[in-house]
Amino acid sequence: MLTTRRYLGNAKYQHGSLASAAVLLVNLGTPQAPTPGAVRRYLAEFLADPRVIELPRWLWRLILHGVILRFRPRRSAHAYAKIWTAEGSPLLLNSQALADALDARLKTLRSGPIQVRLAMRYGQPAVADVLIELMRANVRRVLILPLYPQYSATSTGSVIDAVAATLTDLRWPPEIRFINQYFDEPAHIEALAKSIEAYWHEHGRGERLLMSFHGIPERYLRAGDPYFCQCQATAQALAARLQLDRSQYLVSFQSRVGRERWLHPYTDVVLKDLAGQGVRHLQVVCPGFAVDCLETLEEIAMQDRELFLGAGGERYDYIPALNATAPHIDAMAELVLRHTQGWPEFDVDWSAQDDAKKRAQAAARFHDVEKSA
Ligand SMILES: C=CC1=C(C)c2cc3[nH]c(cc4nc(cc5[nH]c(cc1n2)c(C)c5CCC(=O)O)C(CCC(=O)O)=C4C)c(C)c3C=C
Ligand SMILES: [Fe+2]
Ligand SMILES: [Fe+2]
Repeated sequence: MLTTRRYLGNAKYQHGSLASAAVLLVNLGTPQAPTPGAVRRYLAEFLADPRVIELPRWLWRLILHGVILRFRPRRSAHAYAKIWTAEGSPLLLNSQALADALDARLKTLRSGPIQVRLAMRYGQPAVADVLIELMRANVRRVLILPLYPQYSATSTGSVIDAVAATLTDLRWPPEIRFINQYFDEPAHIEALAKSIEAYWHEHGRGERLLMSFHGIPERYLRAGDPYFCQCQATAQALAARLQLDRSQYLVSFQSRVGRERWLHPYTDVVLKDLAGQGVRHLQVVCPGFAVDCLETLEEIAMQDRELFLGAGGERYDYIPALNATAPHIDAMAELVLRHTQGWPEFDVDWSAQDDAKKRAQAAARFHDVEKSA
């Protein structure tokens, strides 16, 4: 039987009606609740993504359903329960706070019809749902900003897939731009440096600064994934900005899953080695995580603290992610303005800038963006 494909459209859109633009922040996603059932549903979607696990499908289906989804949900739910808040998952709450703060900031800089929204690659709010809602609200231009400073096919690449899959269902897809990575963006490095300096100012400096990034299988690096190199570039730029020499900081990779070799060195191994070498006071920062989540709050700030202290260390500090802090919003706003050049909604509307201070700020920002472009 022949069927006609039905594309989703917005029949209410009239030529001449006010179109608008949006920035869509996309993060990984998180379970609905810290329970084995909810974690199982989340992991089943996440780990079925062929971008995340590059194995023959039949083999992976066997491992996923035969082993991982039987045991991991209970263990992960236990970890999630330790960091869950009354309002929900830290990843979701921190990402939403970031989106709201960026929305407010962009509205003071630009008076066009723009909005910042949040979507999750796995779970809710789903990328497809948010994009369709935006299309129905006459949004004709969307800048996609995955909350991953370093590109990996497993993270950013998968966000691109989800957006592309949605576009194939739309009658009149909006204009789309992607920010593939911002690992070396000066404003981003500045935000990280300011956050570490503020921490030092308040709590003092440790003997070493460990920069821990989420890992991926080493096989993906050999196949051409730029993630490892971008992590190293972020670490070098940050160390240079903080005037750290090579003996004062280390780079490592956390959160490995399964038996395959992942990017080296492993964070948990490095921590124990440092304690064994006599390092007493260690500070850890996770420059690959835009906001705090399970991997920073539970793995780094709880499990790895126990490891370091258990191996002879005396003081262990986790320096929080940038979250919705002002320097992070500054960096994100600058990134957005640079990537939306030529989109009229993001132009400066001088007539709407009523007070002089606002006008001067907008001009300064516009100038910075022009210089860095
Ligand atoms: C098994 C393969 C995985 C790859 C490859 C991977 C890459 C990757 N992940 C992030 C960011 C996050 N991962 C988070 C949790 C998480 N990651 C994996 C597995 C892989 N990640 C699992 C199974 C989980 C769930 C928790 C668990 O069971 O251990 C999170 C936190 C989510 C939350 O709810 O807080 C983030 C963020 C990146 C950036 C990345 C590639 C570079
Ligand atoms: Fe992960
Ligand atoms: Fe983990």
